[in-house]
Amino acid sequence: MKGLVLSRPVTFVTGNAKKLEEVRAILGHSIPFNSLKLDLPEQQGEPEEISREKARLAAIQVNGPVLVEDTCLCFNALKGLPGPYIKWFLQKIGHEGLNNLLMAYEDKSAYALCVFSFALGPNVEPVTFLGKTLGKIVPPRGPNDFGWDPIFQPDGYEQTYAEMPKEEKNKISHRYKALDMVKSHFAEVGYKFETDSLI
Ligand SMILES: O=c1[nH]c(=O)c2ncn([C@@H]3O[C@H](COP(=O)(O)OP(=O)(O)OP(=O)(O)O)[C@@H](O)[C@H]3O)c2[nH]1
Ligand SMILES: [Mg+2]
Repeated sequence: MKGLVLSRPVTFVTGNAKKLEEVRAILGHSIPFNSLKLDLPEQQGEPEEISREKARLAAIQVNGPVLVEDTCLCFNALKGLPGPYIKWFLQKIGHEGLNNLLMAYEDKSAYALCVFSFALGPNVEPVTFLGKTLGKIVPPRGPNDFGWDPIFQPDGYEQTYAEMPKEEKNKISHRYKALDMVKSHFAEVGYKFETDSLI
């Protein structure tokens, strides 16, 4: 539906300040959005469905256009686990424990997967956008200010996500790739915003 006018800016719903920081840096003013700190229930299941369900719940609470995101860290030797459960694995066993999960395996390869979902409003089926960055799990290196960044070394880089300058991560990350798809979708549909309130 070309040129659909949105009466309200999009609300990016997340409880994670570091995610919000990166989304702001990556989106800039390309899509006017506000942010809302809601810790939405985390479903179980496949990443796309988890993200879609988050968007459905967020759209009901916001009663307007919402954007949500769910991030997975997937170890190939573990057939994709911890995947969407990385948050709890990180909380319980930390960087060392995550490395130990792969102790018995030669294969330390992993990928970071980001799934954004956008819903125009409640009871409107969300659309999802995936971004994936391949890499490997390494003993922690770099500042410990965002989750599992210190143990993820993207392919083609000698640095972990944590060691690299933010601007560099925001050019190659799972989040950047997924947001690039979101931006293309918004451009394609040609959403118009009545208000130009930017975050
Ligand atoms: O080192 C990291 N680099 C990243 O780029 C990154 N993106 C997410 N995460 C962490 O991985 C889990 C995903 O869970 P998650 O997607 O449900 O996030 P969340 O619950 O914190 O926020 P939200 O669900 O309210 O948006 C949470 O522990 C996040 O802190 C990251 N860690
Ligand atoms: Mg969450």
